[in-house]
Amino acid sequence: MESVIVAIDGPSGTGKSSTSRAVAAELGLSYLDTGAQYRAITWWMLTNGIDVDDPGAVAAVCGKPAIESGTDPLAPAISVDGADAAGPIRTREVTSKVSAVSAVPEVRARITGLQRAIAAAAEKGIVVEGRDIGTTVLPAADVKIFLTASPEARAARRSGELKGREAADLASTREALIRRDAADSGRKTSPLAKADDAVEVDTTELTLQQVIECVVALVEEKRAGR
Ligand SMILES: Nc1ncnc2c1ncn2[C@@H]1O[C@H](COP(=O)(O)OP(=O)(O)O)[C@@H](O)[C@H]1O
Ligand SMILES: Nc1ccn([C@H]2C[C@H](O)[C@@H](COP(=O)(O)OP(=O)(O)O)O2)c(=O)n1
Repeated sequence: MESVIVAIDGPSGTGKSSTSRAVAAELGLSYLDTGAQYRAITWWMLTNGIDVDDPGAVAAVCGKPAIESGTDPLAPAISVDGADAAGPIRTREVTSKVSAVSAVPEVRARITGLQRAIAAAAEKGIVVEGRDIGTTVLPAADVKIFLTASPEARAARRSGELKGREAADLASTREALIRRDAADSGRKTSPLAKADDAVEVDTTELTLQQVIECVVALVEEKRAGR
């Protein structure tokens, strides 16, 4: 079977990661979490004392860290300079700084290059999730999906995840999420946006299983039609 490239974009908490992993596993495709790459470079900046609110300082060093992403949907992995970074990239500190770092054009150019190389190397195809995959990274993707959900649903999903780790109440989770969406949608270089030819799926009232089935059906429809 020919390889297939699936781009899944959307704001935080819409189900991109869970959907992308399940679809890739079901269809035997590779998987790439591009948000994890932006989180990894942000974590490296923070641990190396770089002022992440200074775009010039971020741009000057953004070529330094070696960022490697695993592409097995059953065992997502990310390392920075050879060290496992899966845990530290999910802290609230990284989450609060990742939009500033990912808005820097030099950072985006570097990470976009890594993403395109990973997609090109995926023999059977790949599901790539992020914010600008359908618009900028892989504009020729075979299937493009843009996931949405109400801020209330997204905040409830996120604070459900944080419980016990970094407990956050629903209102502050919702505020932080809306702030990050605004920053990601408002930046100059490849903002969070739906590609004109992407299929928009509102997941507010759907179960994760329903979203997975919807995306698998769209990929199979595309494969059958060519
Ligand atoms: N349709 C859905 N209904 C309910 N919960 C969902 C749905 N999709 C995802 N979730 C849950 O919401 C949380 C965030 O999902 P995730 O896939 O990480 O979103 P994103 O990658 O878009 O930020 C996870 O705990 C996931 O299990
Ligand atoms: N393709 C991408 C993916 C993520 N980003 C940036 C913007 C996002 O706020 C952060 C973190 O993305 P991530 O997908 O990990 O965020 P959530 O899991 O949805 O909370 O990275 C980006 O600029 N471009």
